[in-house]
Amino acid sequence: MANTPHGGVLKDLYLRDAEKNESLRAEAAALPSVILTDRQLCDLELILNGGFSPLEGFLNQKDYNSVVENMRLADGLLWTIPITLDVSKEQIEESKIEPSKRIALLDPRDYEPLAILTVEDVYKPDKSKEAKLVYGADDSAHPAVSYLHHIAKEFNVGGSLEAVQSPSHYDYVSNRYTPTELRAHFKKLQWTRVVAFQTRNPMHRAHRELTVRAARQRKAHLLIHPVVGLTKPGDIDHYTRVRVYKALMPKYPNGMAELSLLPLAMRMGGPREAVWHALIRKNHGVTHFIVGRDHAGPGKNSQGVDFYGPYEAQDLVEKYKSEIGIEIVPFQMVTYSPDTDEYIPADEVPEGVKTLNISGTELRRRLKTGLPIPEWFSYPEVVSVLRQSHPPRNRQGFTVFFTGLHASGKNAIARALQVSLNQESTRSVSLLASENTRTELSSELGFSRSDRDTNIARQAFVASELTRAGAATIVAPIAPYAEARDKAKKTIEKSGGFYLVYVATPLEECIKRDRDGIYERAKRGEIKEFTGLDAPYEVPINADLTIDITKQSVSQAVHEIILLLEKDGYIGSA
Ligand SMILES: Nc1ncnc2c1ncn2[C@@H]1O[C@H](COP(=O)(O)OS(=O)(=O)O)[C@@H](OP(=O)(O)O)[C@H]1O
Repeated sequence: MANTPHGGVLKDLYLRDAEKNESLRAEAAALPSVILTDRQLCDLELILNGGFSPLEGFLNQKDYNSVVENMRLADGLLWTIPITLDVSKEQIEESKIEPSKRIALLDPRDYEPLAILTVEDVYKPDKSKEAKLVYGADDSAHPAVSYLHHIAKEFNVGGSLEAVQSPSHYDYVSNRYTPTELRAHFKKLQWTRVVAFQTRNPMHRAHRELTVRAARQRKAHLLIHPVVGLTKPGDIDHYTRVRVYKALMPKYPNGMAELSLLPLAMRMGGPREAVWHALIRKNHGVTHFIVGRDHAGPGKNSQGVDFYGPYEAQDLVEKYKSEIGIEIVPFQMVTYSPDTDEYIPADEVPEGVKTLNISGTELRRRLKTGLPIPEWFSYPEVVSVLRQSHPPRNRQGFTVFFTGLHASGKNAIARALQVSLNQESTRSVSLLASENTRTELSSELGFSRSDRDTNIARQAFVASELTRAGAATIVAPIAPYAEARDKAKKTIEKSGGFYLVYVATPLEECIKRDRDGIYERAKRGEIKEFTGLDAPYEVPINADLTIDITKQSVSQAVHEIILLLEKDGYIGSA
């Protein structure tokens, strides 16, 4: 028998409201609406499907205060994290949000109505108090506190929900189970004791070992229940992680473990979050839950000290275990013993026995540089998934961004660089030359500062997309303004390498080299706002390389760029 839901009844609002679905849909289409944020969307999905039972809506003020102050809903039931629908003053006015009004809640991706909220109250939360009591400190180094102060709007709307439809998913659909579906699945498999493992990271051999140990000790089956909603900023994306989990699943004995994805928006709330995670798992029918050292920890505060002690989460869960109603299995750290080729609990390692480990930082270094990742640490199938998503530098994309006056020689160097890079077989090479960008991308733009800024921003956008896809991208605009170049750098750097190459040919030399006589025409006033004449060129102070074509040949310039790329590992084998 699957575990009893928190509060006794699984609040699957889809099932509850199925009969009136047609009328709810029709009503939702005519109601004022609120477009959900990504976090609210995750929260809504788990309210509607019963993952957050006993909640049937977003917290009203009474429940909110009670959860913040006492970790309980107003009726006394344990609930540790406030689930709120935050809105701005403008949204309140625009949608006329007030008690007893009905509001349609829309999916931010396609504006489909997902639920109807019957408003109970609108209140202004004390965000600093919430930060201190729920997350332990009013310190914006905590991601949930930063969210509260910088992203969450000023007011909360409390009220109950009626389900219109579930948010659509297009990724890993067959691995997503609602609590009702998971309970039915356990029934089909005849699983009665199930240990759930929560994770927001890739899983390796040690995780397989510790989960199997937990199952063995409790004579239970295993549910790998990773979070695919919102996790800690900087985490490995969920697409890669799910591919990792899928590669890992065949490593469990047949029939021992199942994978289900949880669309949860984590808060990184440590102890309170651990209790919340346990309640969510209970709602999914699970009987046992693994709680780790520093469970859902946000890392260090602004003073460089950990927000929570390593065992605070386990202690809080332990304190409320009878109310939580799920058996907590403390996460047993395991470590590899090379002499016996096995994983053993870290606290049971006999004195003098050598153990090995690879830290997260070391793993990232090995992925970045292409260094081997040993089989004792992870399965080749898992490593291959990680390598696909984290190719070494010599397979990552980069952009070489030239800047310089007209006829400075940048176009010739850019073309020669393109040819030189084409010799490498590892990447496709794209050149965005002015003659193409000015006709294809920016044909309606002139040469005012704002038009030039737009032109550079568009090229940066295209370069960034190409770089993300792994291409070697060369752009060669004049790009006379430092601010636009800096913005381009920021845009492109998110996707891969960025090199600013300043072709510093003096104006007189450019005029001499200008075969088409464009400078002459500009001097005669036939072309206005010409860079170097009656429009400025701001000399870069942050170029990665400066080239003076009066002193270097094109081929020497290209070689210098190649040397720079090689030094950073973008060219040549690692
Ligand atoms: N007013 C004015 N100022 C500068 N350049 C002008 C102007 N009008 C036309 N051209 C021709 O357009 C080419 C420069 O376009 P860019 O897209 O590189 O300019 S910018 O980066 O947006 O400033 C540049 O050619 P290349 O230097 O050969 O690319 C110029 O010949």
